Amino acid sequence: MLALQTRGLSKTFKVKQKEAGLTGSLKSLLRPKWEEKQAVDGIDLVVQAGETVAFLGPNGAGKSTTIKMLTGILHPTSGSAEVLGFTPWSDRTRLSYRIGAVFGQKSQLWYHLPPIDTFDLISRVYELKRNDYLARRDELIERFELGPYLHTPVRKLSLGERMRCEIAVSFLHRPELLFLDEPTIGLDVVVKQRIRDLIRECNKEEGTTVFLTSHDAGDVEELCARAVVIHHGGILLDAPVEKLRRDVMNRKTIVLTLSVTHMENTIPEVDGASVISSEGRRLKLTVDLRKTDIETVLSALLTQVRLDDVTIEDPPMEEIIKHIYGMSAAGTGGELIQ
Ligand SMILES: Nc1ncnc2c1ncn2[C@@H]1O[C@H](COP(=O)(O)OP(=O)(O)OP(=O)(O)O)[C@@H](O)[C@H]1O
Repeated sequence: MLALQTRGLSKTFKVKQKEAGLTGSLKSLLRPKWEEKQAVDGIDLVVQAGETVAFLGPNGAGKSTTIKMLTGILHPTSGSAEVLGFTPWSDRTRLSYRIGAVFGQKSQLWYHLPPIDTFDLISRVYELKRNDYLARRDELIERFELGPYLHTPVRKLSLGERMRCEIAVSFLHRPELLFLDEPTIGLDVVVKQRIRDLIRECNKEEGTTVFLTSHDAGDVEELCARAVVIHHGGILLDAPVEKLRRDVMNRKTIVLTLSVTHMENTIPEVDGASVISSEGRRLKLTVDLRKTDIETVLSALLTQVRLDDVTIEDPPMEEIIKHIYGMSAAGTGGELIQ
């Protein structure tokens, strides 16, 4: 079954150009100059029900504009889209009963009220039957472990606690398709992991289709089976995440803080890992995951150095996309780009 399908979906914005200063403002008022900005350029996409899709691209690639069209907030300039059988911009209200949306940078929780009140209000917005609502709410409270802060005003919650509430609330009306825009932005590693586990669980148990944008490679690797990369408004790559992991996301960075008791000037040597910087006690290594794995590298390191701290980082999404873009420009990405 189809969750969504687009054909030649495009959006052009008309942007008023204004020269600097007062004269520029007057000129723009009397004789405005308009420039066209192609934000989305002919996207053809098919997503099946139950899929987990990462919709990726550098800043300004057109991700949010596409999501706004798919949720019915914006009309396209040309092309068509069908989401759960509806044309989003003409059937926005009916569609809203069947989809959910979480924006990491915007909240749907009432800021001065406790989350429990938002659950109540949202249940009325979606016209849920009282008994069904209460059973679903309690199930989500348990699954997302919201008990300790259900009655605390949202403004007093930490970012991680708030995001758990945001995502739980978005599942209240059992959406078939969930749009997640940067759901883990600004969260620490532990909370990020918990949020990913919960979304994955909902996808597995309830079959919710997930359409996610994120600049965090960890979100993509752990949550999604398929990656669609856009650039300059058009699709650059559509491939399984597994393939992306093998061909592009095949490096991680290990940052070590060596213990003060560590002997100076000893740089550890480990197969498959190489030191990329060394500043005082801080050492950065890049690990080639095609040759080894993180556990093996850490074990080997611990036989050579004493550590105060270790962090493991994914390469920035911008770097991964640049790599894909480079492969496509050089014509070496044929295998990868389907
Ligand atoms: N309302 C608007 N008016 C004019 N231009 C716009 C508008 N909304 C977006 N744009 C432009 O369209 C392009 C795509 O923007 P969009 O927000 O979709 O990108 P994005 O991929 O979501 O980026 P980011 O990762 O930074 O959020 C950008 O160049 C942006 O400046």
